[in-house]
Amino acid sequence: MKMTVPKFASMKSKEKITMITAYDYTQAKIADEAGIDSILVGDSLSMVVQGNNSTLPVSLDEMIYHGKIVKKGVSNALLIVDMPFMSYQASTEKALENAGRMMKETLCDCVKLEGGEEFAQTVFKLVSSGIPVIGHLGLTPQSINIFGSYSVRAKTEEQAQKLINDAISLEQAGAFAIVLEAIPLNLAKEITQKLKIPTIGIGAGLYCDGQVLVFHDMLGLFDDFKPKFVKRYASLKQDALKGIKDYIKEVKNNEFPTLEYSYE
Ligand SMILES: Nc1nc(=O)c2c([nH]1)NC[C@@H]1CN(c3ccc(C(=O)N[C@@H](CCC(=O)O)C(=O)O)cc3)CN21
Ligand SMILES: CC(C)C(=O)C(=O)O
Ligand SMILES: [Mg+2]
Repeated sequence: MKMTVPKFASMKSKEKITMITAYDYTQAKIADEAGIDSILVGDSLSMVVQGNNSTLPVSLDEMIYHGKIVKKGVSNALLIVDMPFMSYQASTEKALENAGRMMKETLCDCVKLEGGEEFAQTVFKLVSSGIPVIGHLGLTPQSINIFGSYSVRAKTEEQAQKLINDAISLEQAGAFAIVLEAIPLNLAKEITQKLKIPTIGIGAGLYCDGQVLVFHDMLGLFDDFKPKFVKRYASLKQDALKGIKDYIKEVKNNEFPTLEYSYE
């Protein structure tokens, strides 16, 4: 059954919501077949696919390209695409134009963007225009140059209060869910209790309405860094290394290909 935005939103306090990132057809197909509720084409692809050291370089055209190829692998999951850095910040009009392109060209179900109260007008405009929006608060990687590091956010009472206000603003503006990244678990709990829309945590503890992880992190493909919140459910890089090393050895030793793999 195809997941829709209203169905996703109504899962709050009934059933935990699952989300994973995917960046291409094959990854999306695996996640969808596994029964995931939602798939995010994250701008983290700047780091795990393109090899950049932040999410800033990825362009709108590149996000649209990945949105399109992921869409082909999705049958049931809700498909979310991240709006990349500078595709929605300049003005509400620019945001609408670019989110509109994202929806029309990828046929995704909704978009996600980073930021709080300052983006409430933008969220309102998108939602009124028929574009469902997920918010993203806490560690917002597109602001890395303001903060200087990927550390846990909102550790002071004042910062926590601002985050609560931001979450309420996004809900009032019409966002149907909010991703909470790298914040103390009790702050995430308070926000989750205060909001009627679901919270999706990543490094935000055990009291959120759902959970998201990066595909490459949770399957052990990407080991450039390992934040505390990442749990590894597989060791794909180790498996791939072993497979490729065995292949090299067999070709060098004339053990592959054998007749079995040859045409008459
Ligand atoms: N592969 C990947 N996974 C991600 O989760 C992810 C990306 N890329 N790119 C965009 C952002 C960047 N993210 C990050 C990156 C590093 C930490 C990290 O090292 N955190 C420290 C925090 C220490 C502290 O403040 O106490 C940690 O050790 O967990 C966290 C989130 C999350 N996002
Ligand atoms: C980590 C998730 C929430 C994200 O925004 C991304 O993958 O870009
Ligand atoms: Mg992102």
